[in-house]
Amino acid sequence: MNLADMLAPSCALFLDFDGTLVDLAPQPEDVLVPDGLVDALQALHRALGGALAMVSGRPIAEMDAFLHPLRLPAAGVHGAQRRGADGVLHQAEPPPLDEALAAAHALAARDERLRVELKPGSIALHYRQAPEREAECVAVMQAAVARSRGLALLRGKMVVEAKPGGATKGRAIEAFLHEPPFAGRVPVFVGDDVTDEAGFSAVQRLRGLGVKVGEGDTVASRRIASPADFRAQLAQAAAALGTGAPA
Ligand SMILES: O=P(O)(O)OC[C@H]1O[C@H](O[C@H]2O[C@H](CO)[C@@H](O)[C@H](O)[C@H]2O)[C@H](O)[C@@H](O)[C@@H]1O
Repeated sequence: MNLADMLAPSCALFLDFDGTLVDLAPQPEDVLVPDGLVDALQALHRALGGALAMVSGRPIAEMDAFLHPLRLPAAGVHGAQRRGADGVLHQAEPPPLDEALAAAHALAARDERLRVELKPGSIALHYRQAPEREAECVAVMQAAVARSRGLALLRGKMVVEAKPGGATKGRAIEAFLHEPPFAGRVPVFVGDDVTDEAGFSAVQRLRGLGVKVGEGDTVASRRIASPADFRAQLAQAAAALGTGAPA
């Protein structure tokens, strides 16, 4: 079954960014947005009556920059920030990040291949260029989170993050579903990482579909092989929903 078969005009579509819409890259700023992707997203956004939102670990401002000139409803930093269809930004007061920031910087100071990413309300420590340091990175961030109030540890693809404990992609999707134009629609969430599992669980609890891109264990009930396959299906779905014709 491909995306066009999973989507009806009455669905709400929630999309992860890295590893789902775009291929993973060596550094966060290196990802490429292929030609045609923004147009396909814009067409789908229109065909779904505006019920299409990005749900990412990235800050919303970064997604806006990658998808310019498109500004979709979006949840960023794993749900710590959220911009509804009305354009209003919701961002909870971030917990203290000083312990996690100091711990990540102390480790990165000893190995220039490690990368500290400071986001609104969270600290990510990337080890994609030094994969043998994974255990050390996780242990250091875990200890910093344990010393901090209100933070939780989140592991992703070659990254470990200290983020607000109450923020999850699942909760962000549920918040969208309480607002127009998402309310009352069947939710479909497409993601690729363990950080997306809370989103898959949330949509499937609400009788929607979780769609996992790529390999790996998942609670999602559907799977698409790769970001390239997903982008191709996205363009087909946009065309099919736009015309009302089967794909
Ligand atoms: O929730 P997502 O949209 O999938 O965002 C997850 C994280 O994406 C970025 O890091 C990941 O992608 C980078 C570029 O491909 C890659 O270099 C890195 O190893 C990956 O972990 C982003 O930098 C993070 O802030 C996001 O949380």
